[in-house]
Amino acid sequence: MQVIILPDYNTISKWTANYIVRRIDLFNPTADRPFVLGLPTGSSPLGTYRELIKLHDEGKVSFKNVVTFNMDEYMGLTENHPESYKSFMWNNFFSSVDIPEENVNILNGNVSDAKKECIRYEEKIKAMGGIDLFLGGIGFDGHIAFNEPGSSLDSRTRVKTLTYDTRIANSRFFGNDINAVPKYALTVGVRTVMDAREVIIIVNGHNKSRALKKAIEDGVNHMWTISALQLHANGKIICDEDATLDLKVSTYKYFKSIGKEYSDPSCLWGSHFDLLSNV
Ligand SMILES: N[C@@H]1[C@@H](O)[C@H](O)[C@@H](COP(=O)(O)O)O[C@@H]1O
Repeated sequence: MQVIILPDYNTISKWTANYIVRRIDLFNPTADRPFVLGLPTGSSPLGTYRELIKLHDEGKVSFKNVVTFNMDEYMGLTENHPESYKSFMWNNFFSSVDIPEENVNILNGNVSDAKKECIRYEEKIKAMGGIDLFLGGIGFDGHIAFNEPGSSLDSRTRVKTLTYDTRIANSRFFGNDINAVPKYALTVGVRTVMDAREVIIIVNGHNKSRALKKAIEDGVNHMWTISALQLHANGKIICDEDATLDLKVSTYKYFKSIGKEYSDPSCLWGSHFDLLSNV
């Protein structure tokens, strides 16, 4: 796993957006051979979406031949509820870029047969040839997508019950009313994320520092589902200084020194990029 420690959230956002653009550029996607991108919601990727929109407006990237799969969706919210993940994605990203609507895949949290919907999603990912790059964030308890503590590290898309902690954390989007936060969600599994050819996880802020420690310094453990990234052949954590607060000084210094060359987003357009791909 690579851990790239950047000064702040803004740099994370610029870095990650440039990285995704560079990947799409190198892939050279066509309508018959699209780039398949896995995407998250939450506050962590918001800056990256803003930067991607900027790069799109500057003509540096097109999403015409990009197919996306979102990580998760609440159950029971209407599609156009302002806090559905479908609304989040269209409001914060898709509406501002040239992605065709039919290239966007988001789980439907309002189907009568949720199990069938989850199977459909997994099959569609498979039919697209798998995910080239899965971008993600994590919860305070180290969950990826909605793979709450105790989720099987071999899990696939399914219904999950949200923990009290997650509902409290997400109640900030629901007028701080925990009762307004859905109790269930459809989510890709840990295995679904780990099957992607590349995984990039954004970790920012001191309130994620314990989760970052568990992800990097402790062993692979289902109570911190992000730790499964240790088993991925091409996984990266892009974090800011604040998120490193709980790391051992030796861990911090190690990753800081080894990742020094990659800390400036301009490195993504130089010869360092190939090295950056070697984990
Ligand atoms: N299902 C989402 C996750 O995909 C996200 O990573 C997490 C953290 O969100 P934030 O980035 O707002 O801290 O929130 C939710 O639980």
